[in-house]
Amino acid sequence: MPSLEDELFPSTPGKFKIDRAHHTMNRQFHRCFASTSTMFLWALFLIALTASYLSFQSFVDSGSRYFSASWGGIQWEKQVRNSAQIHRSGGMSVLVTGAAGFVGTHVSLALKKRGDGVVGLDNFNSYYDPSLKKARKSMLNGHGIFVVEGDVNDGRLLDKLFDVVAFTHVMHLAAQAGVRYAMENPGSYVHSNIAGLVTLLEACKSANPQPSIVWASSSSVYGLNDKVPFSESDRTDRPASLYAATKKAGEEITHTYNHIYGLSITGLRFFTVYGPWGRPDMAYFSFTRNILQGKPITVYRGKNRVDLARDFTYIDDIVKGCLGSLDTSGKSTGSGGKKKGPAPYRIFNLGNTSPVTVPTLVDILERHLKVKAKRNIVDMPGNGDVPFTHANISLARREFGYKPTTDLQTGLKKFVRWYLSYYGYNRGSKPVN
Ligand SMILES: O=C(O)[C@H]1O[C@H](OP(=O)(O)OP(=O)(O)OC[C@H]2O[C@@H](n3ccc(=O)[nH]c3=O)[C@H](O)[C@@H]2O)[C@H](O)[C@@H](O)[C@H]1O
Repeated sequence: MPSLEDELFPSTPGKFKIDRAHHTMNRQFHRCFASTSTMFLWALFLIALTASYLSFQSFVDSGSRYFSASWGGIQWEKQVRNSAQIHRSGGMSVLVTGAAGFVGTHVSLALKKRGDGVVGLDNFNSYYDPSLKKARKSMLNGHGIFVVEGDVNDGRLLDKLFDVVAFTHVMHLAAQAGVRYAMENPGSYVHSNIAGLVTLLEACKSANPQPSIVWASSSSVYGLNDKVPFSESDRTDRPASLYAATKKAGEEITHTYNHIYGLSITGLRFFTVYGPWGRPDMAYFSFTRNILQGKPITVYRGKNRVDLARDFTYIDDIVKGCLGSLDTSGKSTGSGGKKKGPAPYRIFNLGNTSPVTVPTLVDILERHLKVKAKRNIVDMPGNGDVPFTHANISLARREFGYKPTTDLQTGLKKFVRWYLSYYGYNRGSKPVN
């Protein structure tokens, strides 16, 4: 049996090994040392325990501070209720998540303009310049839309929102976007696109009445599919990026909530959406910035020097698709967290049906900006990109008359006009960004 000394001072070479020759001579000393050491170890243990308790407390505190700082109270509830008020007969009250995002802002405005009630939710994260999100929020405020600052992972906040307003619909657009950023920060995709989605669905399933849900999936779910154009029934089991995989997972997760709880669910596969108030991380936006600043742009090229192509879709067409989906979503059937009958489960492509290559996108930007781009053409790195996308939109056309009307030339002209005015470029004056 090992002695107490052996347990306290295990035979670790070079560290605590005791010279047994001195064992008897130093027995008294050792006993004293052993008991001092025991006390020392206990003290260490207690310090460690206290430290971990304190850090846990501060984690809990900062967590609840993060989640609860900017919501709650009578005034806040009043703002939420006012914003959700419906001003047309047969209108809807919609909770728009990601409302300060690109698509969220445009959809919120369109709903409000036709008389629907809209409450926004956005966490204003810094994936890209939060000042652009704040500017979008100010615009929404100016149209009577209240944007709650909060996270879809905050279940308490979501429950509170459903307590205050019986939302008829949820337009779920909050997400971690971007195909290539998934290699830099994979956790953020799991956090927003999976955990956040489940938290939202949990709140929706328990809400009474349950809302109908329309949410943003992505064209990226087609991954390595090479059958064109992409139809909703095509394979989506070979995603090329973690972003795509989380969106595909979202489609499966929403299916289970539809199946178990009777939630009406519509997933929209957006195809590279662009336009005014867009996302600075996207190619058309960052190319514009660099071209104006005289900086080079990196243009990826596919295998065998084939140009990459995207079915670039203008924001106004996407907004029409979102509203069409909301209008035809059908009702959720559950109540009290229990399914009462089958509810619609739908998935639609929202694309433009006419892919354009990336070099052509640059040509168009050069014409609108009247500046030549410094193109740095490189082979597409293995970063999750797919070589091309092309939507078949016949399903959305049949269901709610979806018909995109803006070609890339026209859409980019509107984008460039917005960009120049937003960032303060005026004819003859010096750029400010
Ligand atoms: O439809 C979607 O589901 C996705 O659309 C969008 O992804 P993508 O289609 O990849 O758009 P985007 O980044 O603008 O790159 C466009 C093209 O430029 C090429 N590209 C890009 C950057 C660069 O520096 N150089 C370059 O050649 C690049 O290789 C690509 O060929 C959304 O960002 C995404 O969130 C998701 O919604």
